[in-house]
Amino acid sequence: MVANKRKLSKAPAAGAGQPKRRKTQAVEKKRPVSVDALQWKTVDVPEMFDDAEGFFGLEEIEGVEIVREGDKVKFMAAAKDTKEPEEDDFSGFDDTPGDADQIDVASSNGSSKLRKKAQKKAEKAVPQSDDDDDADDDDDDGDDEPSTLETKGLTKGQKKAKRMAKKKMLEAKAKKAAKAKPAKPVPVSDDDSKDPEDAQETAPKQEAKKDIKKDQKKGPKKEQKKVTKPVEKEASVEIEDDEDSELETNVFTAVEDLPEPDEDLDMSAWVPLNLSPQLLSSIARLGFTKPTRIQASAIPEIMDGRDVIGKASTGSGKTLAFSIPVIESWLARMGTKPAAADGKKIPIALFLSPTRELAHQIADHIKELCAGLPTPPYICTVTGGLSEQKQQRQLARADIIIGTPGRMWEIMSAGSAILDSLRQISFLVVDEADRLLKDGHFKEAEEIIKALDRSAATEENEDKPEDRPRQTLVFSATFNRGLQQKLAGKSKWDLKGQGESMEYLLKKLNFREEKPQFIDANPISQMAENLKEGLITCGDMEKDLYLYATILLQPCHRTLVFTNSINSVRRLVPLLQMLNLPAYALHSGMMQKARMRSLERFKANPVTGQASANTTPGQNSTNTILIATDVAARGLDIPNVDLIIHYHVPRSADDYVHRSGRTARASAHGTSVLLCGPKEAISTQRLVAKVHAKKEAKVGLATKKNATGVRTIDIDRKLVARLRERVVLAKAITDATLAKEKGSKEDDWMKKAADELGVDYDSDELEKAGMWSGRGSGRKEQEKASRKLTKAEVASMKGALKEMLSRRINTGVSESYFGNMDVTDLLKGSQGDFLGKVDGLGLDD
Ligand SMILES: Nc1ncnc2c1ncn2[C@@H]1O[C@H](COP(=O)(O)OP(=O)(O)OP(=O)(O)O)[C@@H](O)[C@H]1O
Repeated sequence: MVANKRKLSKAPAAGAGQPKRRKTQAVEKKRPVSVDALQWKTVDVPEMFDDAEGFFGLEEIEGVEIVREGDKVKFMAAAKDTKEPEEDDFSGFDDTPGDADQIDVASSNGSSKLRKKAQKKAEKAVPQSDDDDDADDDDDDGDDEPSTLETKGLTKGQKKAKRMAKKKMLEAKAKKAAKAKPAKPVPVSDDDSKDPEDAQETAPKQEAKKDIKKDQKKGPKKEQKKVTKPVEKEASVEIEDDEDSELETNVFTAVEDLPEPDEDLDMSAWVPLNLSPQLLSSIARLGFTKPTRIQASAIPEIMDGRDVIGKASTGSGKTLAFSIPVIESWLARMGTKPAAADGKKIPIALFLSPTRELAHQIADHIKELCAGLPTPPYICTVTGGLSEQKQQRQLARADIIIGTPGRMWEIMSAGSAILDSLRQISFLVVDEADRLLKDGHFKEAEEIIKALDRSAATEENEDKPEDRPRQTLVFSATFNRGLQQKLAGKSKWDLKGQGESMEYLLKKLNFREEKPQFIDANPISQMAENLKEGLITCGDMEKDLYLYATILLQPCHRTLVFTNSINSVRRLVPLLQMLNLPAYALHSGMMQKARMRSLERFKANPVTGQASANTTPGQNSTNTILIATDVAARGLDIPNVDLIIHYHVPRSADDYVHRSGRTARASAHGTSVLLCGPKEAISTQRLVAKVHAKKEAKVGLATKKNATGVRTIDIDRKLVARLRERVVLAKAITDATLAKEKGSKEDDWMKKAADELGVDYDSDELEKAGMWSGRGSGRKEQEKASRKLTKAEVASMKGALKEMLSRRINTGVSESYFGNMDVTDLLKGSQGDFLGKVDGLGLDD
């Protein structure tokens, strides 16, 4: 009994802070009880299960018998094994069982053994971060279930209604459980070559069915106090009331709860933009005293009704550049055009984003901006991985829609009534346009645009562009150079044979004007102003070692590591965790809930588990590491990321710009380091030179020596060599763990193949016979050797590593590790000491 959709709430300490329970008599006779009256105990879930499809948590229960009567199932427990809430006891609401419970019911005899076994196995198999997950599991597992805290604001009647709804829902589920078959797991890409990013947008229905954390996670205080619904979407009939309250979560912090804007702030730089006093005061609350360059140039054009293509470097405030005019327009139309003739609400804008995380981030950013407005707009995010039905309900009320093309098109193409309203939007915003209009996203984006342009009257002919009510806004930090010239009017559009090139795709956007306004806020450099770039050369097989060394040599930072494959993420996370570093994973093969959890943990302070968005750069309270594919390269605005490591060289110059752009945002400083194998050296220099070419041509720096703009980091190889032993050992342990996991899967596959070939299955024999040899057979050999390590051998290796990590490494402070880059900062206050803290970077202290 392992898989469970329950909320990963920490089991409350007995007695302390718990609601009163009715005294139960110590009667041994068992009687039927409801699922949520049982004394479930939460057990910690190892990090590796973040990727496990359908696996949301572990809970155990003892002493319960499951009795099946026809298609009904009863849980029999002694009174001492139950908790029966009094009127005011709502602790049961934390424990809404999910689909997996149904599987359990159908297959389990009620024993806790299997759960425990699975947990033990998982704990053994995977290195666990010392950063104990408990702290944030309480709230952070993403289930949509309210914590007991959330029920505090309810009236007695509301509480009762909620309990009734829940009871009904559980009864319905238990009934269903008797017939239930185990749910098919969502397929996870094992592709080692490339993260398909959000190509799975339209994919797994099961995934979409799993409701997760509130859209407005980061949302305002008032919202957090709001009542939310239990998670089960399948039980929508039973929990109608709760759905309503869920929809109300799009609530903004009330003006009276917000900090007063600092009256001494000089906001005069915003005056030329002619913004409304309400919005100006909201901007003041955010502390933004002047518009960024792209904001100063784009906002007036958009407010003038122009179609705009905006280009500006990463982290330069493009989100507000396109959002402020949308909100201004929304404020202006408030009260004048609230609904269509049939009474339906018309959204003012549709924003398209290439990734789910970015869509949610844009929504959060706009919510922050609108928090002080007396009546803020209703913002709805429409992305894969979250409940589609919930999004459909929210869409009907939306003023602003922010979506990924896959899910958006899925809903629109289902003949939803939303189509009519969408045809009347005033703004279509395409963020990260060059990404979104390429790489498999365009098909859906094109369909969306076509559907928006189709005449509502005829359903066939397209409206004339000039008759359309909508402005189109397209933004990115990178548009290819030829296109930029064309946009700037230096060259003609020639669409013959363009296929899927950007210009062709931009044309497809059907701008209202023949020539949209092209604004390039950073014509000379694509890179952020305060970004330092470095390159470390190392052997192809030494990247793990150099990754570890680079992270250690830049301590006390939030580090984002980019790889080109999902499998590399899957390998590097446990490796770094084995070395006591708090590493988390982000790639598109993960469940959306796990993606969000990784991001939250990355943003949180590993010591306290608290979000640390307000720490100032350089502050020693953040030490988290995110290992990600390019799904994290675009748009993400995470505070205090000050080191980017390209474990794999990016595939394109634009990817390099965007990955590196996750640091040095707004006016912050940051460093980007490429790890580069000998064979990659020339192509990497070329790739980076491409990014800097314009700037260097402009300032006359294009000498052979410094043409790339990237400094080669003179890392101390002797110091790196001292780290080798621990990395080799950690790698051996991780490889053994991963090989064992993979082994069983592969054996299955081989058995099947042998079956099809009509031969007896014996992997050794087959391999000897050369049936499985060929490309990758060396790696297979290695995997096989790793797999053969016994548990005792792995345990002894772990012990040796622990001992190794507890030993200090002499750093030799007189040596320079990072050339001239950050060596002063590096050694400040920690002369020779920092590597002594390698056993957890102080996290264990
Ligand atoms: N006028 C301003 N003054 C100071 N900070 C600002 C201003 N406008 C936006 N910011 C902040 O700058 C940061 C970067 O903004 P944003 O995410 O919009 O960048 P971007 O240009 O879209 O970057 P990317 O190209 O990476 O998507 C955000 O944290 C935002 O709050």
